[in-house]
Order: sequence, then structure tokens, then C-alpha cells
Amino acid sequence: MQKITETIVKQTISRRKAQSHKGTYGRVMTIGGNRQFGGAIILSTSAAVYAGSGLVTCVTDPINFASLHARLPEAMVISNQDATSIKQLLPTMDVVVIGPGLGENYQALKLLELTFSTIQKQQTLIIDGSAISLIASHHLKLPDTHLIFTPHQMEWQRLSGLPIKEQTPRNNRQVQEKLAGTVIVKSHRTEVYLATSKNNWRNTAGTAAMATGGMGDTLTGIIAGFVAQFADSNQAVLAAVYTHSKIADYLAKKQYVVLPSQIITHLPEYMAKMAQSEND
Ligand SMILES: NC(=O)C1=CN([C@@H]2O[C@H](COP(=O)(O)OP(=O)(O)OC[C@H]3O[C@@H](n4cnc5c(N)ncnc54)[C@H](O)[C@@H]3O)[C@@H](O)[C@H]2O)[C@@H](O)CC1
Ligand SMILES: Nc1ncnc2c1ncn2[C@@H]1O[C@H](COP(=O)(O)OP(=O)(O)O)[C@@H](O)[C@H]1O
Ligand SMILES: [Mg+2]
Repeated sequence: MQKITETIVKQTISRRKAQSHKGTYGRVMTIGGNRQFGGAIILSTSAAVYAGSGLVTCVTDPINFASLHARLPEAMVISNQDATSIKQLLPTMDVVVIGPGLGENYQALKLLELTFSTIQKQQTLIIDGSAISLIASHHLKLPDTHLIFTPHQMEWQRLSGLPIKEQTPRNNRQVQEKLAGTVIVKSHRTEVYLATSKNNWRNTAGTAAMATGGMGDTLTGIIAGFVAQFADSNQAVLAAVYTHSKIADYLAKKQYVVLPSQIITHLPEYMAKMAQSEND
């Protein structure tokens, strides 16, 4: 196992070029948030905006529009029932996140299937939460695109068939090869199995102060923002995993629990610090 450290973050986050605009920094679509789990997609979308994505569009149940906009006027919205707009806009995105708070009912399944049939080869699809559980329970065929799965250990058990005790690096890698995507197995020491490299990676940051609902939803937005902006996708994934946990470690010096929204608020400052020390 290789260690994910701050060096990777410093190598990944570069200073912004003066001659740039929002189009330079990537388009992200976040899909999820039913009536029960609106908070999950608000966290994912907020993390994508605060991580620096140029333009972010959230596809969710319209019941979540007002609460999302009250916290994050920067995000655009589309109703999760508006298949025409989704089909039209999804192919223009660099990165799509699906799953945070999506739920597992019939409507959620249809939205996941629509996403799979609309996504293009050159795009990146981050698959999280309910979307992972739906793929496992309905044995869905995966689309031909750049896939990033972000299961916690229980979701990984559902998707891979490996009980948590048998989730060894060797077994995880075997299933990753079948899925043909990058797999991030989240735990107290998250592991990353990159699709285009044989190296396996383990996070060196993270704290039990992160063990609270919405923490993984937040990670999806950070990964989306980093992949949308930075040239090397593998580096971007590793840097995102570390950044999420490192900000939590910093806040946990003074806090018993760290809230996902606090990590989001601290993203721009941490990223500026990393960009300044780019070549240190
Ligand atoms: N504010 C919100 O709207 C929230 C919505 N959420 C959404 O709720 C849906 C269901 O996700 P959940 O993860 O809650 O439910 P799941 O039923 O998929 O898994 C949760 C259970 O898995 C077990 N588990 C074992 N190892 C674990 C590990 N390493 N990390 C986490 N859990 C582990 C725990 O017993 C835990 O109760 C997802 O769509 C998710 O995005 C959650 O993220 C919680 C917050
Ligand atoms: N004890 C812990 N130590 C380090 N990181 C943790 C710990 N507990 C949770 N995390 C991190 O918090 C996130 C939880 O993700 P997940 O279970 O999907 O949350 P949710 O679905 O509620 O948003 C993961 O990134 C995981 O690595
Ligand atoms: Mg989760």
C-alpha cells in the first residue's frame, strides 16, 4: 500500500491562471436528494462549488430547491423529473456525481438508468451511496465511461459481495478489475484502487470526529471539483481523499465532532495554502 500524503495535494493543486474563466474550471452535475435525504445532495453540491468547480448543476427533487438556494445561490438546479433537460445537459458536463441521498425507490432507479444511458465515454461518473446499493440490488450494467465508485465498507460489501472482514487489498483489487473503474473503499483509513494503475493507496489522514452523517456525501463533491479542474485524474482523486480528511484533522484539534459543512467552508483556504506551496 502506498501512502496518500500532503505531497500529492501540493503536486495536484496549482495556482489559477490569470487568463481564465468559469469554463476553465469544469462543469459538474450532482444527482440525488429525495424528499428524505435533501441534505446529502446539498452537501455534495456545496463541496463541488467550494472545491472550485466552475459551474455546478444539481438534479434533485424540487422540494430541495429552496433550501439548496438559501445555502448555495451559486448552484443551478434541474428537477429530477425533467428527463428532457437532464438528457440535454448531462453530456455537456465534465463530471457527474450520482447517489448522495438518491434513495432506492422506482423513481431513483429510473434516474440512475437515465444517467447510465446518457453519459458519454469521455466524461467521469462518480457513483456513491444509494446508487451503489441500486447497482448491487438490480445487477445493473455499468456504462462505458470513467467510473469512480465511493462505497463505505457496507456498500462495498453489497457491490463486491465481499463481507467486510474479507475486504483485503488483494480481494478488493480483484473486484475493482471486474468493475473497470476506480474504487474508493471508505473507512477510518480509506483505501483507493485506481483503475489505470496497479498501485493501491491508503489515506494517512482522518479522524473519528468525521463519523457523522453527510461526511461521504461531502467527499463526492470534493472529488468532482478536483477531477473537473486538475489535469491528472488519479492525482485529483487521491488529493481529494486527503484534503477531506486533513481539514477534518485540523478542525478536530479543537472540536469533538467535525461537521461536513465545516469541512466545505474550509476548502478554499486549505486549497490556497496547498497551491502556494506547489513546488515546495
Ligand atoms: N443528511 C442527509 O440527507 C444524509 C443522507 N444520507 C444518504 O442516505 C443514503 C443511505 O446511506 P447510509 O450510508 O446512511 O446507509 P447504508 O444502509 O447504506 O449504510 C449505513 C450502515 O452501514 C454500516 N457500516 C459498516 N461499515 C461502515 C463504514 N465503514 N462506514 C459507514 N457505514 C458502515 C453502519 O452500520 C451504517 O449504519 C445514501 O443515499 C446517503 O447519501 C446519509 O449520507 C446520511 C446523511
Ligand atoms: N472513524 C473515522 N476515521 C476516519 N474517517 C472516518 C471515520 N468515520 C467516517 N470517516 C469518513 O467519513 C466518510 C463517511 O462516508 P459515508 O459513510 O458514505 O457518509 P455519508 O453517507 O453519511 O455521507 C468517509 O470518507 C470516511 O472515510
Ligand atoms: Mg455515503
